[in-house]
Amino acid sequence: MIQKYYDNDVDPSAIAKKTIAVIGYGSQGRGQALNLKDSGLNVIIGLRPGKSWDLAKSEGFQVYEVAEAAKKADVIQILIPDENQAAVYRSFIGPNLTKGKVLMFSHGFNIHYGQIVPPEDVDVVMVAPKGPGHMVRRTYTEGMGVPALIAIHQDVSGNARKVALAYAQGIGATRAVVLETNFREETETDLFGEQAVLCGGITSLIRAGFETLVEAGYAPEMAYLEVLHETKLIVDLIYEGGFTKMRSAISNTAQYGDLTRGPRVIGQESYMAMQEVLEEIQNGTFAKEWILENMVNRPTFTALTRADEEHLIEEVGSEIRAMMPQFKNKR
Ligand SMILES: NC(=O)C1=CN([C@@H]2O[C@H](COP(=O)(O)OP(=O)(O)OC[C@H]3O[C@@H](n4cnc5c(N)ncnc54)[C@H](OP(=O)(O)O)[C@@H]3O)[C@@H](O)[C@H]2O)C=CC1
Ligand SMILES: CC[C@](O)(C(C)=O)C(=O)O
Ligand SMILES: [Mg+2]
Ligand SMILES: [Mg+2]
Repeated sequence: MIQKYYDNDVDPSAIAKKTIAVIGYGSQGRGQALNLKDSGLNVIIGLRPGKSWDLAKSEGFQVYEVAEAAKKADVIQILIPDENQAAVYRSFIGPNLTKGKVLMFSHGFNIHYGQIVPPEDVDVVMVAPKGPGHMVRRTYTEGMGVPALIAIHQDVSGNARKVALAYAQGIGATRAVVLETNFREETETDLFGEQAVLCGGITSLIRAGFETLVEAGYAPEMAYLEVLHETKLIVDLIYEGGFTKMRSAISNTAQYGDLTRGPRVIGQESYMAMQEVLEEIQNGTFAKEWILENMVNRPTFTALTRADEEHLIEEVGSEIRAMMPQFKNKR
């Protein structure tokens, strides 16, 4: 049975008097740092001069160059993009990662694929929220939290789990639930989820549905409302109460179509593609491809991103959202 933790399982003294350096002030960095600060913890930010630096300062943090922040900190949480972590670690963090410190991640990519190899005399842990950074912040301000995973890669002090749990409490995760896993399992499931389902799977499904309707002569606005806008409303029901709750809210006609036609769309071929995607994650092919892609300044990433940004669904989407008052502050 997977180990689960809530507020009552936490010993807050594990980090109460420590200095936590959050390296990066982007999606996770900002969300986690603000929550930790509001939880009364001592947080500093490590960055390079630029936009994030100015934002973190304007939001009340002491901001330092990465090396200086790592030097001052007891706990160093690396929240810059995965593809930048190894170089920043080598130049600025590693040299300041002295005995007894805690190195922390929110994703296991660099440890699992051997891009960062920490010294043996530090604790290495993960606290990985299962949700985007802005939701980490938003749910915390609403009195709840996003669930998170913890994992222990090195426990020299014997306190690594306590530190990870106290940090998870600081970002609000123990208000939801914290589950314990290991670096391999987090890395491989997270990559699989974002590639095959949450990001890659869902955008491909929506794009294919949109293109099918538009190519058949239906208005792009109709196609957008049907396959993109309504996706959120249906997924919200699945999120709240599983397939059963969603199916109780849709018509019987929709339910019959869902049960009989859905498996034709996501059929044997899709299962096989998912298995392939998973194998490429497990055997390091994806990690290697992504590391090399960054070494040549991301030509594939740039071209594919541009193609999707220029897709008709994006143009129609902004027009339709502009028609609806609830999207006014979201653009
Ligand atoms: N995005 C998410 O919601 C989730 C992310 N994660 C994990 O969290 C980690 C952070 O991801 P995410 O929040 O998306 O990252 P972001 O892309 O949002 O990080 C951007 C931040 O990193 C800073 N940064 C980038 N490069 C450098 C550098 N060389 N030196 C100093 N600062 C730098 C940027 O500063 P500047 O303005 O100067 O560029 C900016 O503040 C990753 O390991 C990711 O896998 C885990 C769960 C969810
Ligand atoms: C789903 C994408 C994610 O894994 C996340 C927000 O959890 C990420 O890497 O950003
Ligand atoms: Mg994730
Ligand atoms: Mg991820």
